[in-house]
Amino acid sequence: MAGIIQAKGIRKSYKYQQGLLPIIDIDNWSAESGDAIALLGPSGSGKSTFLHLLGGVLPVDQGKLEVAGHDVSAMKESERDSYRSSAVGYVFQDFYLIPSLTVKQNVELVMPKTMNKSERTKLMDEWFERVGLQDRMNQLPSRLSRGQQQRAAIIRAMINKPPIVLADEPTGSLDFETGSSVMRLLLDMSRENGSTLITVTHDLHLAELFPVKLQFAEINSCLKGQQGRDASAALAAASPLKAAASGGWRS
Ligand SMILES: Nc1ncnc2c1ncn2[C@@H]1O[C@H](COP(=O)(O)OP(=O)(O)OP(=O)(O)O)[C@@H](O)[C@H]1O
Repeated sequence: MAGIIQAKGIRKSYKYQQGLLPIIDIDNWSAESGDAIALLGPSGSGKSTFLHLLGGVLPVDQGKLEVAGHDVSAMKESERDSYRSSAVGYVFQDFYLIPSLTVKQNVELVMPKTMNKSERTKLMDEWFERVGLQDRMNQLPSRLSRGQQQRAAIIRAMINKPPIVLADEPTGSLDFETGSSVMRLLLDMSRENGSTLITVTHDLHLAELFPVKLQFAEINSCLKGQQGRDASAALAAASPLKAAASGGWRS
């Protein structure tokens, strides 16, 4: 199956002082179903904004954006909300687990109301065991390590098997070893679910785990120029070994 994401002529600007600051200008880009893409680029280049467009958090200003059979660019805000809850799994750098709920309750919140209690419990038991958190599922997030919290957040993003998973620097607040195992889990789960995964990362060593590495400057015309070329050159020059030795390259 081809073209699970198709972006044609999409543009996004933010209000800036008296005018508009163009952030995204993508002429033509698509991703195949099941792709696992590391999205790379300098800080401030619009990577999070791009994820927000794909996830329907923000509306595009112009152009056509189709994701998993949905014309996201034609949706009203309420339609984007329901698209996001049915078709998109989001993983954030800071997890965003609700602190007053156990990690199991955090996951249960996103599960379909049509599923009965015993089905929900069985499914959650399987997933928590899969990520090695079966003994922790009834604890509050604050009782878990950061890596464990991210594992729970990954379950929340993926338990409904969304066709698209968007991860915005999912290892950005973890040490290298923990981040590496979290990134592998994200990749394995996406593969098992058949989801298309787009992950923003500044860590070139972890980016090497992904079959596709995409420099944002290659598709975003707003970045044509020095910034993008520097980032591409840095990517080409940095071997995983060098990146690991330096603690991971950051743009
Ligand atoms: N809500 C907003 N209003 C105005 N400007 C914004 C808004 N959100 C982001 N920006 C600006 O848009 C640009 C792109 O931001 P974005 O967060 O998408 O970049 P990024 O590539 O994800 O950066 P980083 O790697 O540092 O997270 C930045 O210059 C940022 O300051």
